[in-house]
Amino acid sequence: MTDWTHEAARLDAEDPLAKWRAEFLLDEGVAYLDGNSLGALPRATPERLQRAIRQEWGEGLIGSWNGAGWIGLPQKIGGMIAPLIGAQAHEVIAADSVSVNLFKLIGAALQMRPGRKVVLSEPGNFPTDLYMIAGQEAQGLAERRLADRSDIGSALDDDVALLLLTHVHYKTGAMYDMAALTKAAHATGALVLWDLSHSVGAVPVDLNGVGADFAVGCGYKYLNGGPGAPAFAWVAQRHHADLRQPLSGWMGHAAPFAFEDDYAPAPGVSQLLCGTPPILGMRALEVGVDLMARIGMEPLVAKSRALSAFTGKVMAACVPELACISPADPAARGSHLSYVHPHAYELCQALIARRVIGDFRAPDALRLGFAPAYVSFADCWRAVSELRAIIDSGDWRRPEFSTRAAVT
Ligand SMILES: Cc1ncc(COP(=O)(O)O)c(C=O)c1O
Ligand SMILES: Nc1c(O)cccc1C(=O)C[C@H](N)C(=O)O
Repeated sequence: MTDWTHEAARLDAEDPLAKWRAEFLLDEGVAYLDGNSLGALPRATPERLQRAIRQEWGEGLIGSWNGAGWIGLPQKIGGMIAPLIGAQAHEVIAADSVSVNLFKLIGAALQMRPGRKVVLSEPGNFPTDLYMIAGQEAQGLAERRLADRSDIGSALDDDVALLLLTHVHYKTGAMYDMAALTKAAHATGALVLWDLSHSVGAVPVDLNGVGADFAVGCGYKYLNGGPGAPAFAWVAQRHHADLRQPLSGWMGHAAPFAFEDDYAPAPGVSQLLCGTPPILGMRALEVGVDLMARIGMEPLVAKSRALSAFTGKVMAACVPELACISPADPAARGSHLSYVHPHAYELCQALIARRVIGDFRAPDALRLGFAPAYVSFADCWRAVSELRAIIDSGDWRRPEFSTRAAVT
């Protein structure tokens, strides 16, 4: 029988990213496999926030908009995210939430394709993506069309203004072929908006390489920006001149401090700002993005694939009653694996009680995420061995494990 403890230790000893775990404040007793939902806390963040609060806010007061560079943080952090997604620095801005950025870019795309109203997506996409299309539909601006993953190509026709897809599926981890779908959409005259929430910081993304139009992504998952961190939005340079987004707030004005009555959009992605940026959230995001940029996408992707391949193999060998719904090929999936089981919720709670943190996605999926900057092979083996013990002991049947929490 394979000695998985030994094998995990061997892989950890050879792991070139192992040293980066010390850059996070993670309790050694916790195996944190939920960084795809909320990334871990970078060691440098508390001190950076202290400085932002005490010096920049407390001492610098309003002067810090200029003096500490607060006003330029959305563009600065956008520029730091750019190399992680194959973008140019001036094409990315950190702002608002993914949901709000989706609304802005769906609106922008519809205005660029007059005469077309259909926004095409897939059933089972992350709900906010579908709800944001519905929000435009309720105003009579869009028509929502859903097609299964394998039928996207045939659902593209000349009524489609925008194809909106999540690159890595939040539940299954399945990853779209971004280049092929972007090409297929463009062939029918549609624009493409990619939701990179489960991609950025974990899988290779080359937005300009594939010629995509728009993208949004999350700051609090693999970018480790903290709960409710600002998200980001990307617009290909070639669309900057025609960009008109519907949330025309004063911070996206060409001259916000001219206080004019009439709206005039700022050039480029600066127009995507709406209200005042949340500076403390920006400062925390800056630390998280800086860490990812220093590690570099290539080693992050390699480690992510190695972790999920190892876990997939060990789970299949040791806990065969859990059925994996993620693609078998590491290159065809993101950085998490999902397993279905009729008692997935209880299994997940029992795991958390043993300080192995994954999550549950209704109705029956146990999701294990592998944030490559800080997850170890030992963490992965621990998740599998604890699951085996939980099932063998019947521990998951304890009544407290079936009580549903508000947030899962
Ligand atoms: C694919 C995807 N899109 C969007 C969101 C929501 O982003 P936000 O909470 O920033 O609106 C999430 C997760 O929360 C997600 O997984
Ligand atoms: N944003 C979240 C939150 O505020 C609470 C709980 C979970 C989340 C999430 O990020 C969910 C996540 N997008 C997912 O893939 O399931």
